[in-house]
Amino acid sequence: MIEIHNIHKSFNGVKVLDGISGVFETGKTNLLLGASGTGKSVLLKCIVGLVKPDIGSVTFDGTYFTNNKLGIKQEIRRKIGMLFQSSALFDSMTVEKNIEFPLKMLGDMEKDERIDRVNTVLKRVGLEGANKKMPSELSGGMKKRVGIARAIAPHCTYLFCDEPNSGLDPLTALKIDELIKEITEEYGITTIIVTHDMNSVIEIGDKIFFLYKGKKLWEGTRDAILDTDVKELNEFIFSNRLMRDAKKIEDEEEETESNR
Ligand SMILES: Nc1ncnc2c1ncn2[C@@H]1O[C@H](COP(=O)(O)OP(=O)(O)OP(=O)(O)O)[C@@H](O)[C@H]1O
Repeated sequence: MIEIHNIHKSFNGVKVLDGISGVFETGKTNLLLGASGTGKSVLLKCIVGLVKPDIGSVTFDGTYFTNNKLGIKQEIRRKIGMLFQSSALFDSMTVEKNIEFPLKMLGDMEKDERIDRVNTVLKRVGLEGANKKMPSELSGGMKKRVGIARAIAPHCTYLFCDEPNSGLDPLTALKIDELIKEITEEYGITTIIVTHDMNSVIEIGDKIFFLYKGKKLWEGTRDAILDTDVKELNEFIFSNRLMRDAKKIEDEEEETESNR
């Protein structure tokens, strides 16, 4: 479980995060949702320690992270897996070397053990035997799968994904979403995903945190999101045709039920 408390962040006097608090539960896919420029990525960076909040704190499973001793921060960082928007694979390395890389950096596994782990995670993401392929030989969806494999290879406890669906066709995007959700539940990971994709909200949003102009305006489940009375959230979700249709179906079902 990750807890954030009263996070504020400004750049050059411009406020980007304005007092955000929340709890991200273990084994759940937690989404940071909002329009472009609302501060989702900055919040994610504050949580992982890439950006220092001006005010506020982050706690990982009860251990205080922000401003703690370097050793304690490093211990927590070892448990963090990151999946970047671009997949961020090393182009000059094979799939196997890409996934082995964080294991080598951590330095607590022998070569055989590392390759066993590479094979295990490759199998888990549906890319068994792709060890010797180069990133240039992979499709966008396969690159994301390798990115997921690399993130979870060191047995991560926390997984952070910055727009994991960007650049993918809808079906591949759905498969990547499902894979992240399955892995989150199977390994009991606390997962936080930055997104503005309403399909992800419907498919995998166990818990959604809606950001608007640097503030958290709403939090709740994907079932509750269709019934929100927060104006800004309504405008955001119902600008999407799929969501308008989903709401229509829900209303019709409720009406049929009440007429029985
Ligand atoms: N290092 C920085 N220096 C100055 N301003 C920054 C910095 N990082 C982010 N910002 C600003 O903070 C605001 C929020 O950016 P952020 O990337 O968090 O938005 P976002 O909600 O993730 O948007 P998107 O969905 O487009 O990625 C933007 O106005 C951005 O320009």
